[in-house]
Amino acid sequence: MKHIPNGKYKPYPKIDLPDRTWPDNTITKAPRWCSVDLRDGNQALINPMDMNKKLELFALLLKLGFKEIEVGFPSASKIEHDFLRKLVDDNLIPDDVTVQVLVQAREHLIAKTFKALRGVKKATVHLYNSTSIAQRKIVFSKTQEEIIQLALDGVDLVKKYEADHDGKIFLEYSPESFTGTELEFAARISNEVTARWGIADDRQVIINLPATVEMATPNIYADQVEWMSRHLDNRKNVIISTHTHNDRGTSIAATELALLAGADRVEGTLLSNGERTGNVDIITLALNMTTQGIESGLDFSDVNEVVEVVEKVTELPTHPRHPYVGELVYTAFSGSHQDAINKGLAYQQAKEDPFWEVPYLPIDPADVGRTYESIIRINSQSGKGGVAYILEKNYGYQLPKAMHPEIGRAVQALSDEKGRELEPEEILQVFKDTYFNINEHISFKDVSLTSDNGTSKCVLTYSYNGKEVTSEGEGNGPIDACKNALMKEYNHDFTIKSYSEHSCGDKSTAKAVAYIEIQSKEVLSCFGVGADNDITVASIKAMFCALNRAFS
Ligand SMILES: CC(=O)SCCNC(=O)CCNC(=O)[C@H](O)C(C)(C)COP(=O)(O)OP(=O)(O)OC[C@H]1O[C@@H](n2cnc3c(N)ncnc32)[C@H](O)[C@@H]1OP(=O)(O)O
Ligand SMILES: CC(C)C(=O)C(=O)O
Repeated sequence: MKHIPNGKYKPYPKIDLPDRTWPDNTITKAPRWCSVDLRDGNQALINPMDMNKKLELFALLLKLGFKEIEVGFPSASKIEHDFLRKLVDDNLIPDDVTVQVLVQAREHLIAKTFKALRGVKKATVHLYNSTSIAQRKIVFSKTQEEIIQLALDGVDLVKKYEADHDGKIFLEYSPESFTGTELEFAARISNEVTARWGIADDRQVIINLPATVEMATPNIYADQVEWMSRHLDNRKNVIISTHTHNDRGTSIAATELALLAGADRVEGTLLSNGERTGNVDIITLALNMTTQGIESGLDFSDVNEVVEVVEKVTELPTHPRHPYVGELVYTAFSGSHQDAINKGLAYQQAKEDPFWEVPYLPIDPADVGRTYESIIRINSQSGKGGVAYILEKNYGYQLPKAMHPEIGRAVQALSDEKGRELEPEEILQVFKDTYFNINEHISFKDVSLTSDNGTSKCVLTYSYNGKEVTSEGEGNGPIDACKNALMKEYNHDFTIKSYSEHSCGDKSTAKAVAYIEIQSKEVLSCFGVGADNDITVASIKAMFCALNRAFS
């Protein structure tokens, strides 16, 4: 292992908050959501979005129900400016939506920002400056007082331009790199900012506490948020916002714990696009709430559409195991999972109350616009339940349970041989090869049936060891009659152990399918399958199939 010098990395200090309350809290309602896809997401892309892509993403965000959308950094570049102008000039911002713009505490940038905001009815101006120990020392070479002054100069400038703006301006302030900032300093600068802004009941301020870099375990972030919540002046008029990045892979947990700790608002992106490892994924957060019975306020009933648009505008692929939306997240390959899902879906369908109780599926795929079709896929890790599921869901065959082990083995033998996933058509082929048109030593030709006072009579024609035979029989039903006719010539004694049937296909193409299990001295159990337009003929075919399989 590569030697890492002692002291190169240090543990993040714990927060002194012995009476923390967040561990005992629960999330009971959704936060205010703010999408930063068009800003933090966009600034992290290899190819930042062009106008059309921005417009398409903006339309999607509106459709999903976002009421706060950070539309960019309008003073940064022409396209950022032009996009905001397009939204305003083409009247694309609904009245209930607040657009948000990011800007540094520099006069020429703030001036440009307000120019771009002309005509916006409601906007949040998001002012940020880094407050962390490292950035104060390395990037700004400024003391704490000088950094506070930088922020206050920014606030003064926003107020100056606000006065001339025809529309409502909200202030958001981010002590950027909050997770690298001493808490006392983060609270002090935030309180000076809100006071300078003139915080009041009708002049609330968003204080955003970014995990610009995720530096510690999520409980630390929760402690920091709860600590800030206790130390921010005029707390009732401060909206505490989170903005987590995913450097340690725990941005979801950090955000959820921060909500327990008192955060009111969440900034994030769809599918986690954003600087480095990305911003927190709002889809996951929202659907986590859905699975707890909490109304998220966002509409993710068609995640495929979201993935399609986000992949197009970001030019980034989605991981197949991405929570809730990945290609494979509603798919089970392994036998015991398939078995439990199969039983769970049947149980869910049969019961009256809506409480979702399907093992291994934390959410109903249908609630996010995913179908059941791909839930179970077959490879060498799969079991009989999965094979039965595919045959039923894709082709309508409802195999009796006792038949599952045999077809399961046949399919597994093929997947072992191929060493890859099997397509449903290949599974169907195994089923057909195993049970259909098996005419080894005996084959069915024709039957005519009559019924008299509860007694069935038949004339059965079949070929047996190459010779055509016609014989008559009687019984307490058509199959019994046919069996009795058969036994006049056939030299294997057998009994019928089980029988089931169903129709398969829609009205116009429906066929009857029958499954017959026979038993004899030599053979404990052997299944045959038959399909025909006529249910009786399907049953007789199934019996012949079973005989061929048992005695050939
Ligand atoms: C954590 C985040 O994601 S923050 C958002 C970051 N997003 C972006 O940077 C994308 C958009 N940014 C840009 O296009 C450009 O950086 C611009 C247009 C904003 C500024 O461009 P420029 O002035 O040419 O360059 P640059 O960003 O390198 O400026 C750095 C200067 O700004 C200062 N600065 C950086 N942040 C701030 C701030 N929040 N407030 C005031 N000054 C700041 C730096 O100290 C540095 O000062 P110096 O020139 O005296 O050393
Ligand atoms: C501007 C701020 C909120 C930011 O993007 C960050 O800290 O990651």
